[in-house]
Amino acid sequence: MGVLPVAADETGFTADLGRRHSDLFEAFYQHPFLKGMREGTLAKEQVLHYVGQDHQYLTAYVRCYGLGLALSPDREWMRFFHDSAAFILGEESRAHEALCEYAGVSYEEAQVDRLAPSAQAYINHMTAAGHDTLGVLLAALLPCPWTYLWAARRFTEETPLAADHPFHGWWDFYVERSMTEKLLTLRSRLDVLAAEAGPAERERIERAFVASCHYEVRFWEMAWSLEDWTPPNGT
Ligand SMILES: Cc1ncc(C[n+]2csc(CCO)c2C)c(N)n1
Repeated sequence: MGVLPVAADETGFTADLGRRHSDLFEAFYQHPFLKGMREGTLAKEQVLHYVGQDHQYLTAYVRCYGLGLALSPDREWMRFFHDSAAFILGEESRAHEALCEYAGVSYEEAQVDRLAPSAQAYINHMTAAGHDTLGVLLAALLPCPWTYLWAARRFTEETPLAADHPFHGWWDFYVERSMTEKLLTLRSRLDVLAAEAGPAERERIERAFVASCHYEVRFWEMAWSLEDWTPPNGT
């Protein structure tokens, strides 16, 4: 993958989506929080804010695979949601370990019980998609792996990671080959569903995808700015 999230020869619905909304992928990549992950310059409280919120996000993300199970038309789809949920439940928090180490806290200590506004909004959006069609749900779930895997590959190809990079473990997690295969599976499943959908559903599919891309950028902003529920006037 180069700077665009889609290779020049890729065709299909999700390839078109990636091309049409590559500006959002770029906004994701250029966000100061991710820049801080690249340069290893984040404040520990920003990293901790991210980990606490992201743990909650992952819980909700797995729950949305449960909604996918409920929407599944057959066992083959059920197996996909079941296996993906098991993987995320078991593995994804590995990526957080490097961050906790950097901040000098245990994973347990990094937990929070209150969602920040942008994390809550992203979760609500995915959950609502899980009460629409399978295609709309997959479209809401897709930017999550796509943005991270694309950004991790782009960064590690541009700049080989120094052995002592503080976020080595985090970047490594997202460049693993098996992660790319999972992303391609998700995309090809959505390609098939979108090809079968009528124009109204296809429109909702694209909107769900775009909203999740925006929420991915806002998630960085939430962590970067230590967003919480304090009213803007500080009262
Ligand atoms: C806000 C947010 N967005 C994306 C990811 C990354 N991620 C979470 S689940 C998953 C799917 C496959 O494991 C991936 C790539 C994250 N951690 N937090």
